[in-house]
Amino acid sequence: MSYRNLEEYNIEVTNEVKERYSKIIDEIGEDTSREGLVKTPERAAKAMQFLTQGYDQDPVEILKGAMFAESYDDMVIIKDIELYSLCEHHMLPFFGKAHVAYIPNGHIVGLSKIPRVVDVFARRLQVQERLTHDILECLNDTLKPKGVAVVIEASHMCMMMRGVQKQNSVTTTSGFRGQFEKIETRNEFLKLVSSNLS
Ligand SMILES: Nc1nc2c(ncn2[C@@H]2O[C@H](COP(=O)(O)OP(=O)(O)OP(=O)(O)O)[C@@H](O)[C@H]2O)c(=O)[nH]1
Ligand SMILES: [Zn+2]
Repeated sequence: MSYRNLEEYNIEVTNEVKERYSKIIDEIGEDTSREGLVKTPERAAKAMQFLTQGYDQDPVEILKGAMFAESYDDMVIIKDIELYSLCEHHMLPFFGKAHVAYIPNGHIVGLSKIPRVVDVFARRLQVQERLTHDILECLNDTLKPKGVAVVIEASHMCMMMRGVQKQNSVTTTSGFRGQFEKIETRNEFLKLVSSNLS
């Protein structure tokens, strides 16, 4: 599934959301008619559609479109996949990295499809825990691998710009299925993720 470009935004949604952003800008005491802000409601409406485009995308279709029979049955790790999501409590960004691994079971998947699946689930209103499990369960159910592991490290703007205002805290979430539930396999994955050699 390709990323949306401006021509693909739904005009009705854009107009509805635009009206609401205009009201918000007005309510915070700004002048919606000043030059810099005239197009802002429309831009913000499009940005919000971009950041939530994951609702319109099917991760199973993405994976199934690039599964290849292959007998490789060792660990495949894609690490440092950058992600940007929106926390569902404040609708502020949280961002960081996902590390994903799976052990094939007769099929491998096109490598780029893993970051695409991360994006599909990240581009929704999320909590980091559910995002982690959404990716994990989708890969587990679709690839039916011998094992799958997902680790996400992220910083939450709602904890940085406002609220508790902690600039350096990082939240780590993880999920393991199949062979990654065994401590040796999990440790091998975590070692490779933290190494610069993998
Ligand atoms: N578990 C979890 N919590 C999150 C995530 N993103 C934001 N939160 C938290 O959601 C909570 C919402 O708590 P509330 O007390 O309802 O909201 P609040 O008054 O704005 O809380 P503060 O952020 O502490 O000011 C906060 O503790 C946020 O840190 C996430 O991905 N996972
Ligand atoms: Zn938040």
